[in-house]
Amino acid sequence: MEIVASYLVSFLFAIILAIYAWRLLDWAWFRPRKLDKCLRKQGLKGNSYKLIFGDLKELSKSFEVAKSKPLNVSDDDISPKILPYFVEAIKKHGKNCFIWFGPKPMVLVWDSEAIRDVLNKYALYHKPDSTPITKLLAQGISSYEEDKWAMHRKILNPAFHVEKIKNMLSAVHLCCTEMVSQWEEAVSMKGTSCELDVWPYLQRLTSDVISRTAFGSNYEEGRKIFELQKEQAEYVIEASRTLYIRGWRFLPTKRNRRMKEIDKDVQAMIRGIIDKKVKAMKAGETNADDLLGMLLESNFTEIEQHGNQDFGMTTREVIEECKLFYFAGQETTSVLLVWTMILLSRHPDWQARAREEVLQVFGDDGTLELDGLNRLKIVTMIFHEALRLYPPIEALCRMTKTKTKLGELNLPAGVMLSMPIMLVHHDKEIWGEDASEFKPERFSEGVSKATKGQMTFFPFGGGPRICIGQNFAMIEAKMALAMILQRFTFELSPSYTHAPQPVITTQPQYGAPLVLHRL
Ligand code: HEM
Repeated sequence: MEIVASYLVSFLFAIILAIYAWRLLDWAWFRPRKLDKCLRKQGLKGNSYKLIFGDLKELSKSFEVAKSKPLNVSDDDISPKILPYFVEAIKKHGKNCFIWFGPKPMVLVWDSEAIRDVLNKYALYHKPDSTPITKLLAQGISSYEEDKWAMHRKILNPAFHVEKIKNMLSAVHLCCTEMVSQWEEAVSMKGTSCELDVWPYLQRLTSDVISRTAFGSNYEEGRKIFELQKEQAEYVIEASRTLYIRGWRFLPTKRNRRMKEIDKDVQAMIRGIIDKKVKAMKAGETNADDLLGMLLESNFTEIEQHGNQDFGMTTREVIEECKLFYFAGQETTSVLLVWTMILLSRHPDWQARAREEVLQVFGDDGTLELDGLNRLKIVTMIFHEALRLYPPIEALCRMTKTKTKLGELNLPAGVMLSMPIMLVHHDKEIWGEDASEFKPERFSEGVSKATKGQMTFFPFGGGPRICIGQNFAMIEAKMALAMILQRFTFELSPSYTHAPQPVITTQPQYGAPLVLHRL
């Protein structure tokens, strides 16, 4: 009897082992081979599949090479530095190509109609699954799909309405005042000019803006939370360069442990702020005038209207949304500001035109109200051109869930699609021979005239999942730039090295040392 039982256990064990071995083999070899055949049959080209790694080793090498070579200061053709492997793949295989992201193929999508289609049909094209490590960083709306995404978007939308953002202007103004005062102090210590690396200041500014606007009076705690999240982000960047196997990116154990510790601390801190806020709101002691308050208010309304808790967010979900505000809104906006300042340093004529406009609308001091910010036409053109040449997010990614028809292509499930914002924004066939030159006049009659209604300019994404914070970001950036222009002229320092690099967003590798002159 015992012998039979032991045979049975061994037999079951062998079957389980065989199933896992088959799954592994299918994931690492058979499935990629099938996808490869299917894509090639439709005219797409790419390198032959290499077991498990695909093109990842070459990809990582090309990033290292690109990182080691700064550009000429006047070179705005930055795609080879930001998406080096994509640029090489296009040179080798043409625009209709794919890249092996490990065992998954990633097809480049260039055509304006196809990009619109992918971004609009959000139920067909999902975001690729987050890895457990990026999940620790932040989940929230940007990682949800279908009904859950729709429910969260409905609850979040009111908090980002322009009228609500108007209430946050004084908080943004306060943060900008702090920053320009520090610059004024630095200049006055040296006389009338000084050299300053503005990059860390702009990062601090956008971090403070999010802390203040998200957490209102609890912003000091918010700042601590975001500092911890910044540390986490550094580990995630490290992990993103390693191989991803079935749900895991590999990080040294010590780092993994630290990520989990931070996650626990951050959750406890946000939970504390939420509890305080809910108590104060219930007691009528505070208005819902910060992002968290508005989000909680909108959540209560939704639950009350349906009389059902399932139509609202849980506290855990609210925590995730708060974490996401920081990741989605901080670095993206500081990157927009830093490249705009670098471009204006190199183009003093546009800097002068922008200043003239700011002084005309606001004078050299005074309150910067929303109406005035909305009237800044030259400044808006400059920001659009900076977003075109230096999009903070270089590419969007989606994945087919089932067999899907995209234009002429029949795509099987499990194919990744990359919409390379940076490459489309620099495409000569779309923008002309001067595509990589700074010419804000392209946007003199607005975005839809500049793009002829095509999906060729999409720094904030598009379709129903378009960036929820785009108005917030543009208002913040306009306020900051207007206050800088009111007080200083600026130029590149001789020590500036032009080296845009992709670190989740497009960042200046060696900072942005500028020479500031007090006006
Ligand atoms: C210049 C600044 C910004 C840029 C260039 C930018 C860019 C983007 C892009 C390209 C997407 C779409 C991602 C995709 O479809 O895969 C996105 C989504 C998102 N952004 Fe922004 N963003 C900026 C500022 C902000 C700010 C300030 C916030 C919030 C405070 C924010 C919150 C979000 C959220 C929550 C999503 C996800 C929306 C959804 O999935 O429904 N962003 N952003």
